Amino acid sequence: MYIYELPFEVNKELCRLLDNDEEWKELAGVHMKYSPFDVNEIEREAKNKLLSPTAQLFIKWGQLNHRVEELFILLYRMKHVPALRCLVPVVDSRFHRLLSKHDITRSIKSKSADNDNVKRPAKMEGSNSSIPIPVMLMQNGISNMLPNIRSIEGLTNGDSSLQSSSNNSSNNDTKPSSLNDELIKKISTIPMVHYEELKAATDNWSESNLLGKGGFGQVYKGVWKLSAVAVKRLLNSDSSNNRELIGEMCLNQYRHDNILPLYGYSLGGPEACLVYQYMSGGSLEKRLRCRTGHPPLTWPQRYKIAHGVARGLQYLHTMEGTPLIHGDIKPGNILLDQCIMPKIGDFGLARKGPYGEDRTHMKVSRVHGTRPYLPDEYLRSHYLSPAVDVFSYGVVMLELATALPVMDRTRTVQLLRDYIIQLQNRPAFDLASLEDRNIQGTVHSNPALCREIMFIGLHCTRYDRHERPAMLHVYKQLDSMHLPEEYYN
Ligand SMILES: Nc1ncnc2c1ncn2[C@@H]1O[C@H](COP(=O)(O)OP(=O)(O)OP(=O)(O)O)[C@@H](O)[C@H]1O
Repeated sequence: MYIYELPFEVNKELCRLLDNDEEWKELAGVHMKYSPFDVNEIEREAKNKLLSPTAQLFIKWGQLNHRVEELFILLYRMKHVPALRCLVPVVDSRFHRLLSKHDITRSIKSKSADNDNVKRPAKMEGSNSSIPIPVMLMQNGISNMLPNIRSIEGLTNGDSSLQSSSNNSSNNDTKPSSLNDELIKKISTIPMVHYEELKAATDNWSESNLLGKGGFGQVYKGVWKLSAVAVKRLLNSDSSNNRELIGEMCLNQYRHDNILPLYGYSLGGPEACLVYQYMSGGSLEKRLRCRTGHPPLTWPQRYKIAHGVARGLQYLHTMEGTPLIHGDIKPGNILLDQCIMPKIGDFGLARKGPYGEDRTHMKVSRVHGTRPYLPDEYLRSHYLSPAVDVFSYGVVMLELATALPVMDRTRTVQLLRDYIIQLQNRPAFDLASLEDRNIQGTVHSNPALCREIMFIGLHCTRYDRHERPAMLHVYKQLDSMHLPEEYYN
């Protein structure tokens, strides 16, 4: 794997670790052999781009087609155990012994040196940049995978003590930190799939299997490993944009009933692909526009969608430590299974939210997403917080109840939310008069629930983000409605 293919989460965690105490400078200057001038340039460029300096270093070094195994060895020389642990899921298992060696050394040292004054407790004590690559790696032929390592150090010697320590790795009882444990588990749950398998699964990208096209590529129906799947074939896979996109899509690994599962990804072929669970009910967008040949959604189905999406979002927003903000909640990204159970898809714009209890929002350099679903504070001031998703959810609720277009240039007030608020100001205006025309006046009509859902929509789309409810609150509100039995099936 090349440096530029590092999964987003791994890259991010490495940046966090190496930005700390400016450890990236040691990596760049001592181990990657960049000159002080180059190091300053990297720092300057990172500042200009509002990027982590480690990320900028990886971009520069990655341009030389360096591989993650090379980075692993440099971090080994730095004795940076947390960073090594972070890379464990993406390097060949033969390299893991290097980490064991450090862990053993650390546990021995920490037992014998009670008074050790360790500046960076997570990192190995001391630093010896001249530790050679162990002979076992050279014997195992890994040197072939690392074309640049020999030129970095001109290695010829092995280190037999290292080899024997490594062989004792089973005695190592030092446990990785829980953070990295978790990270490793999460990343390893997304399997890499061969492009050829996906080509076969979709009958050579047959037009008859095309489910739709979005901004990032085409989506095909397929059968992979005996399961129905939807394969997203990404456009311009060679651009760094898509690599980032894939990384961000890895955030989809959060498992929940209301989150569309990502089954796998493929990076080796002509286009990068993402493999999702196939959702036979199509997107909410298509269902609201009655573009699928299915009958209009009933109120029990609409309730199920409102309830399920609220449940999925509150799960993301209440992630321990850092909420996850989806950033692009809209009917096109809400997919329905055969039972109309909604699942939130498309994590291409998902972001880790503000960290820590004292931080309610963060300022971002660029706004992404779909304009009619985004609140003013994000569009104008670039304030990103879970309240952005709450606003988008509110707009979706207004669409769910009315099936009116979210943006209509023929209306005097184009945005649906503003249009409804304008109507609401009229005397004796009843929100239920906006109920989806496809069910209004039929046996499926439910004016009372229509009003409730629209009230929730209006509450969630309040101008002041502090006045919007938390998704947990919305979920509870929906959950506590007294509805007939059929609504809960
Ligand atoms: N897992 C899936 N199961 C069934 N259909 C899907 C699945 N994922 C996407 N689709 C269909 O494929 C179409 C294109 O999806 P895609 O996510 O690429 O675009 P979008 O969300 O509509 O737009 P954009 O990505 O530009 O926001 C959608 O209309 C959706 O109906």
